[in-house]
Amino acid sequence: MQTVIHTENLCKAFGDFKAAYNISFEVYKGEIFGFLGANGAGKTTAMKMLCGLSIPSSGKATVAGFDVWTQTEEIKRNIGYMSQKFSLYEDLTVLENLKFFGGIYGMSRAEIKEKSQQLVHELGISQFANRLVKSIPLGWKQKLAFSVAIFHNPAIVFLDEPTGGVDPITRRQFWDLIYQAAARGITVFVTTHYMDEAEYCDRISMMVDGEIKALDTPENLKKQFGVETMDEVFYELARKAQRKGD
Ligand SMILES: Nc1ncnc2c1ncn2[C@@H]1O[C@H](COP(=O)(O)OP(=O)(O)OP(=O)(O)O)[C@@H](O)[C@H]1O
Repeated sequence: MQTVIHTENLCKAFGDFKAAYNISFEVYKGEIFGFLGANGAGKTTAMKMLCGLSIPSSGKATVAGFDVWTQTEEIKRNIGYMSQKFSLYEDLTVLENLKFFGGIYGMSRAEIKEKSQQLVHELGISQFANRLVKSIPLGWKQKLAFSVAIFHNPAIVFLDEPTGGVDPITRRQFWDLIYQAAARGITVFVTTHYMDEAEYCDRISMMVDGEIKALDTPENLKKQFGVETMDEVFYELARKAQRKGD
């Protein structure tokens, strides 16, 4: 198995406060890796370091083979990112968004044109191609945002609570896209508060008060905690948390 994310005792402190502490794990090529934790556990802090957006306080990590201390620009070029808050431009059409993000990722005009047509066709959203993003349904927006995040075929895509606010069926459809990307060899690193989504991941890490307290497949975690569902695993760990979310 090829390692695409490697972290070793990665820490981030704000003054005396250790927001993320001794984070150590490996994520493999094509894996769907769930990054779970209660509000305030430190997920965003850890993810920002892995995306090259924040320099660690101590420890080591490489992402797509690049060092989080010294090669943050290379990391940014080799990853995709999607969050609930920052994704598409609402006042641009679907095709204009693809053109814009394709350009940012350094794709050629011809490549953007070809891949845009292919994408709207594959997603079955040809009817939305020239509509402003703000006018299309949320579930489609999320699927489009994900497709934009992997438009440049990155090694890894980071998804920060990508499916907030949509129903379980739309979430399930979104996950079909995630599976397709993983099958193409794109590694998916995803945070979520939905435990049905946790079940879809290959492995899950659970963060409590800045530390990773459990890491395994959903099946093994349920066995380890002697429970039936990921909800119960999450509850068992999160109820011991000292920190309260913001
Ligand atoms: N720039 C900062 N300065 C000081 N404290 C911070 C800073 N950023 C985050 N923190 C603190 O670090 C802790 C972890 O925050 P973080 O946002 O990483 O949690 P999270 O697990 O992503 O939570 P959520 O699910 O609510 O997004 C919180 O207590 C937060 O207040």
